[in-house]
Amino acid sequence: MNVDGKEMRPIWFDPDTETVRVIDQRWLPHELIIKDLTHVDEVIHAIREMVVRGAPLIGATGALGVYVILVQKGNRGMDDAWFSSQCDDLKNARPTATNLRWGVNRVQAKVMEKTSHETRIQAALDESLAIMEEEADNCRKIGTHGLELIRETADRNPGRPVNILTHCNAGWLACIEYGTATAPIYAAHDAGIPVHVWVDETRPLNQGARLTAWELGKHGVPHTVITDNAGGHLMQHGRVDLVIVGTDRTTRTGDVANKIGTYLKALAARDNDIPFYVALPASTFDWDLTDGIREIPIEERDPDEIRYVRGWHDDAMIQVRITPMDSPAANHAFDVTPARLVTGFITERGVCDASESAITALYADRFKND
Ligand SMILES: CSC[C@@H](O)[C@@H](O)C(=O)COP(=O)(O)O
Repeated sequence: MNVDGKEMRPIWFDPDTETVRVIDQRWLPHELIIKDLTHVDEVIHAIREMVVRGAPLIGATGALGVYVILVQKGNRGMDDAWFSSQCDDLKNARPTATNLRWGVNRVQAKVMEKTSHETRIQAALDESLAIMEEEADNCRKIGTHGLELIRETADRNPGRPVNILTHCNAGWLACIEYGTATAPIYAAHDAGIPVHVWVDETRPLNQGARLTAWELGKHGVPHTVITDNAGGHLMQHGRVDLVIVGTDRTTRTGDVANKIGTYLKALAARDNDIPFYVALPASTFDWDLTDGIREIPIEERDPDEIRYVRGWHDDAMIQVRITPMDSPAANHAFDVTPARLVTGFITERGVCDASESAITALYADRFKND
């Protein structure tokens, strides 16, 4: 995406220095800081501390992390058990987004097809770069398919923008390009369809207020940041036409894990007859799971993310405490929206209903040999 005249991705491989480079998202929108990831511990730290975040992006970071493991090992030969345990550490950096395991597993399998250290390094790099290009293309296609939903909504409501509510950041910062939930929005805006986005602030780390608002602003998309609890009120007053969110893991039966608070938006959307769409690439489906509420692991993060708020003051990042010193806090990072509350999925292959039969029909080739 274009940031102040420069094409940027949230992660890239710099061939001159042979390093993996990422935008440090903890500093946005105040500063654009680039970080090099040269050791697997730095990759794990980047994923865990949310230097990089968002399901497709942590999948790509995990994939490149396998390359980093091999480069860091140098030419000293590689013990397969050591390699496998390093890959496991990478996969366990965050538990909910299935893309992380998917990305690491895919590169790990390619590496194990090779025998020499050099060919393994090359295989890891080639496969992770291929993943990044595929994910960028998937998001572009999600945009093309989702655009039609927005166009239909615009045609039914001439003379005013289509109001879309989104939660957290499922934009290009969370992916490689375009985003998942934002891809249809960017496509509609670029096609001249008037859109306006309600951006949930997304406590506690404010990915909506900090990242989605920044992205949309850079692209010139009209938007308004709202509190996490405002969506229901806006829906009751006819001010939301569509909800589009991303997901960190979706079962083959259509249950959706996404940033905490997504479920409440889905309930409010159902109560107000507003379509609730989830945008995702194939890498975010967990084909093994059928019961999202029971089976998807929900990350619990440091309660201090709730007790303290970070902001920018006089050119410096500051942190202030908002809870009483002795009040415990619990930081559940995701929730699960059951398939029955989802109107449909916007995927790289098209739009489908949130049912096992529709999902497995869309990805029938995936199930051919099951
Ligand atoms: C395109 S991404 C979909 C999700 O990854 C996104 O909505 C989200 O919940 C991200 O959570 P985060 O905790 O910021 O990694």
